[in-house]
Amino acid sequence: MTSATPARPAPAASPTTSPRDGARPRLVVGLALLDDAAAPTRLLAARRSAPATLRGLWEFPGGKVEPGEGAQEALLRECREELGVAVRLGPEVAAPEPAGWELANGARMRVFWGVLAEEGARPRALQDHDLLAWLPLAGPGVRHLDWIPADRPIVAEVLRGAATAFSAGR
Ligand SMILES: Nc1nc2c([nH]c(=O)n2[C@H]2C[C@H](O)[C@@H](COP(=O)(O)OP(=O)(O)OP(=O)(O)O)O2)c(=O)[nH]1
Repeated sequence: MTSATPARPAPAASPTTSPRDGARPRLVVGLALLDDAAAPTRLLAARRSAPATLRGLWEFPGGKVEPGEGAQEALLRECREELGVAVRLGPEVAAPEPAGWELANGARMRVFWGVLAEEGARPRALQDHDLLAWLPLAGPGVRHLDWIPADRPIVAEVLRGAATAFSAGR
């Protein structure tokens, strides 16, 4: 006697291609923006203004990758939308897994180093943030910010790797 084969569930969509339904994890991209590629001294941090659950917490500028978008493409778009600047992206901040850093909601975030593409450009808090801060990499300032909790290990890696961010592997 043959038993009926249970229908297999459809494979889960990849985080980069799942629909924008809010239910599935999406890939998030973040920017570790340094003041200088060769000799960085400061990092840009952004304070969330929304949603209410994240308001007041600090993060890396960025956001969700749209379906069909590449990670770097999405990050450059987010930089234009949120900060009003063009960014030159560098390598990816070393993450524990290729999929990126785990966030609280099961999403993953890939973080890239970057510097401003145009000399004299000034990032502005245009969307999602009410405050931007260029913080010294040396000293306790960056660590003492009230970061989104999932960002803490990323912050540690950014502080560890900033000095060689654009030169490592060359
Ligand atoms: N941008 C950013 N998001 C982060 C960080 N850490 C962290 O847990 N997240 C979370 C917060 C959000 O749940 C999610 C990113 O969503 P978002 O609201 O920034 O995305 P978005 O700009 O595309 O906004 P929306 O179109 O969905 O409104 O990832 C971080 O350092 N930067």
